[in-house]
Amino acid sequence: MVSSLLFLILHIFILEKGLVIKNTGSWYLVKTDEGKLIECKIKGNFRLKGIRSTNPIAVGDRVQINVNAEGTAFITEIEDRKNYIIRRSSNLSKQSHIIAANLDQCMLVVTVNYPETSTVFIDRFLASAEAYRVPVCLVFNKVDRYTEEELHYLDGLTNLYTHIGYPCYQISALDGTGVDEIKQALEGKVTLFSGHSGVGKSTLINAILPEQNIKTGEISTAHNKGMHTTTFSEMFPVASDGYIIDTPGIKGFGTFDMKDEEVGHYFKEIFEFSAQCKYGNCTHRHEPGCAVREAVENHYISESRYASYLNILEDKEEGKYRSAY
Ligand SMILES: Nc1nc2c(ncn2[C@@H]2O[C@H](COP(=O)(O)OP(=O)(O)OP(=O)(O)O)[C@@H](O)[C@H]2O)c(=O)[nH]1
Ligand SMILES: [Zn+2]
Repeated sequence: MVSSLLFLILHIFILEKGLVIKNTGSWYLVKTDEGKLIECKIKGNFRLKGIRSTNPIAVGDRVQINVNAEGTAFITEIEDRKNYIIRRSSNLSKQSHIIAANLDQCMLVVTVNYPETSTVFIDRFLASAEAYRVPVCLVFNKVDRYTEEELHYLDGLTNLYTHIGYPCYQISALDGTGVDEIKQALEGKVTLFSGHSGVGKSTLINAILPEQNIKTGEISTAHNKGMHTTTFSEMFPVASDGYIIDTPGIKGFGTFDMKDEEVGHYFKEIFEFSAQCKYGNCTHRHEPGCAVREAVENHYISESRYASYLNILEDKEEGKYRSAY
């Protein structure tokens, strides 16, 4: 009698919903909708169709958890993701690591100089973000250091990308110029920061989260050497239930395969004009009746964007595109 009662009590559990904010390997830290932090393990099969991932659940996932009377908690269900970014564990294996799920946006930190971020790099990043359906803002950092000429070029880039549909910010993480606008843009959103080494990501994130002092770059390189599968992401809270995702050692999005005629889908303005190309599978290189090339000639599409587009196509042919990401 007593034992069967005990059995009953042990099997009473509470169902809660929450957000995975940290992944430490075998444990996941879940912030419940009531605001509690609960360490959970996984129960059940969460394999995604078509992906063999080393971690079935990632930071940013919305999950349902069972908390039983012993205080142990299990993740039992995962909600459909609106997007996620992955990285292959190695070139040879088909295994992937899900870095983060349900991103609202990505802030790509770039610099006109010190170090220079090329438009090819920016455009490749934007194209892969489009493929992953993650909106991107461009954060031009180090405005305090630029010459007049560099500032002029910066304004040109800002015009170009704003016009295409990517919000741009001109900031100095060092002296604080524009940082408040970044903070505002982070409110209530889940945001991933990316960018070349040395552009000032850590400086910016530390300016936003002074109490956290996460020093993203430095930790990542030490932590990540040759251990591709043990990169654990973490989310740091910002205003209005927003989060910054720190992904140690991850500089870009995962690889993705696409056909030649698909590359243009990931350049918003090229895609727009391509509707008027004579051939449906136009790659906008030498085909007759190409509306995209005409738009480049008439300066409706910028030459630098078109050059980046061709750059991706050429790299694909040489098989380099995959390794670049
Ligand atoms: N002049 C100037 N220097 C900056 C600014 N932001 C960062 N820096 C400097 O740029 C250098 C690199 O900054 P980090 O924040 O470490 O760059 P990071 O992007 O995190 O680089 P990794 O850690 O390699 O990924 C440091 O010396 C910073 O002090 C800025 O707005 N203006
Ligand atoms: Zn065309």
